[in-house]
Amino acid sequence: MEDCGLVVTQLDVEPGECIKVKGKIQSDAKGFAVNVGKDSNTLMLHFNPRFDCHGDVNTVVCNSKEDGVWGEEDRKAEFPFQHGDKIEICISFDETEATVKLPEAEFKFPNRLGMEKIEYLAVEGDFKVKAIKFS
Ligand SMILES: CCCO[C@@H]1O[C@H](CO)[C@@H](O[C@@H]2O[C@H](CO)[C@H](O)[C@H](OCc3cn(Cc4ccccc4)nn3)[C@H]2O)[C@H](O)[C@H]1NC(C)=O
Repeated sequence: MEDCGLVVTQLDVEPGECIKVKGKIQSDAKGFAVNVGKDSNTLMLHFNPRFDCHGDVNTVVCNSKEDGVWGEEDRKAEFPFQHGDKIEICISFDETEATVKLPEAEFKFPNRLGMEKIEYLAVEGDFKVKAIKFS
């Protein structure tokens, strides 16, 4: 059973506020994911950089999940990650979209579920969380 990584619940992150996740991508990372939403079955955003997994190589896959069912995947053109990188991922949202800000890239993903707050954060896979900040 995949040991799940960091999970934070009972959050109350509102539009315009930022979730900053600081950590290190493992040197042999196959992939990692940052999930935000209401709970594990209801995700505004599953942000999933894949180095080499599920048949994808160096591809950022984004998706939503509603009542435990994945939505339509959105594969991004940029892949601003390297093995061993120490990065800070900043996630914010408004009524129309979620934004993922990185040092050299920014990704947008539609707020398909019209979520008005983020209560749940989970980080999975080959990413070692150092710190989390809310601002
Ligand atoms: C071509 C027909 C099959 O399509 C494939 O269907 C797979 C199963 O749905 C898709 O993979 C799933 O994509 C989802 C997003 O749309 C999620 O990424 C599913 O993974 C969930 C998950 C997280 N974790 C924890 C984790 C996360 C990161 C690294 C290590 C463990 N374990 N499973 C992942 O299994 C996969 O993205 C999809 N590929 C394509 C090209 O569409």
